[in-house]
Amino acid sequence: MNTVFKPYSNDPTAGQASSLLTFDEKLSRSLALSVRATALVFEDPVSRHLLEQMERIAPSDATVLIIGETGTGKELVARHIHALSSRKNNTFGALNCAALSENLIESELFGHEKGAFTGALASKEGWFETAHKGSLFLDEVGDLPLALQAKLLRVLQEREVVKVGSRQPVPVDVRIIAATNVNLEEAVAAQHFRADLYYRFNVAMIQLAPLRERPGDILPLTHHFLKMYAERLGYAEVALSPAAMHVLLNYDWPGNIRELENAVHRALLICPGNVLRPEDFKLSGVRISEQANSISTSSLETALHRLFEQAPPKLFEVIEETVIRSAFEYCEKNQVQTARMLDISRNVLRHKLNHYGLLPGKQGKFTEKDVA
Ligand SMILES: Nc1ncnc2c1ncn2[C@@H]1O[C@H](COP(=O)(O)OP(=O)(O)OP(=O)(O)O)[C@@H](O)[C@H]1O
Repeated sequence: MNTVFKPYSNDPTAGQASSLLTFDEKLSRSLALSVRATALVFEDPVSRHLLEQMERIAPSDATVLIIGETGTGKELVARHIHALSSRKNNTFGALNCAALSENLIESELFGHEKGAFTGALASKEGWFETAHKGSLFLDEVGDLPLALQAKLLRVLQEREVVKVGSRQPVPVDVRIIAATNVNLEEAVAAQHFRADLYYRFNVAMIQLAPLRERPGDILPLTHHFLKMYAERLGYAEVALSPAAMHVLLNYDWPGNIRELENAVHRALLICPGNVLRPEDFKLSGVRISEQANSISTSSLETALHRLFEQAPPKLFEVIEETVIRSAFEYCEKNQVQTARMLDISRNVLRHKLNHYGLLPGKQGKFTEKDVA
């Protein structure tokens, strides 16, 4: 990420499906929302819970701390909180603290007066002033130098900034949404991060689970990115083969949603036909032979995949649903036993149960097509 101030880009794209969160078209246009803010996938129960948490936190002005591995959607969540808040018509600024040079960081954040230092040819607003009445997303706050942490703490307490080269404080009204992928408590213990600033940030905390811990999002996200990139590339509809689904569901996704997005984009670029196969996805540490092995043993699901790979998707679905429903009922809805019986992982089973509306408490059923 760079240090450029990033207001919403002018790329409105409205997701239509029911399980995508969307903003109405008028609002999207007036905010010039980017695709990242207009279509979010929250299918897995873990993500649905997160969504509820965001909706509760968003309307207040409370400072938010978002914690999550790289690529889990921290910036997207920050944008969503802003879009749900009363500040939504004002600026959302995003700044990566790790990418700022220590010399420039103070003037970038707080602004500077003309002549404050060599090269300061004109006075300039800092990020805080630009985001006045809006929200400021500070990514990688764990990387802020200690001296800057003290200055930032003062701004949060006093609600005013002093430009470099000036003595005149300027009042600012900015909601801070901070994010980190390092453990800030450990950073505090190691004296790399000020405890008082940590407590200031940590008024409302949102923890984003890695993608491997919310497997119910994997296929809906895949379809979401498939649709998005196919449209951008001007392709007709592209489908996912059952074997590719199997590989995607069984991969660990160390780079989380960003890795999945890039994998789908790349697969679309190299795929020769209109069905993505396992070999179109280049997943780190997974060789195609391993992918093939993973679907070549005696599992019932594998047999179905092989038999019906060429069959119309509807026929495959009907048979698969029947098998899964019967096994689930036979095992008295015990997921561990059902997964064992079908020789599939629990993640895959949970996804299938969700897909066919068989998870306890799930109303009706949805299909991946609903989210694509
Ligand atoms: N729930 C979601 N629905 C749809 N797209 C998502 C979702 N979450 C993340 N993405 C997409 O995944 C990509 C990575 O998200 P984002 O940049 O917000 O992650 P991050 O945690 O801020 O990453 P980093 O730690 O590297 O800065 C983006 O393109 C974003 O639009």
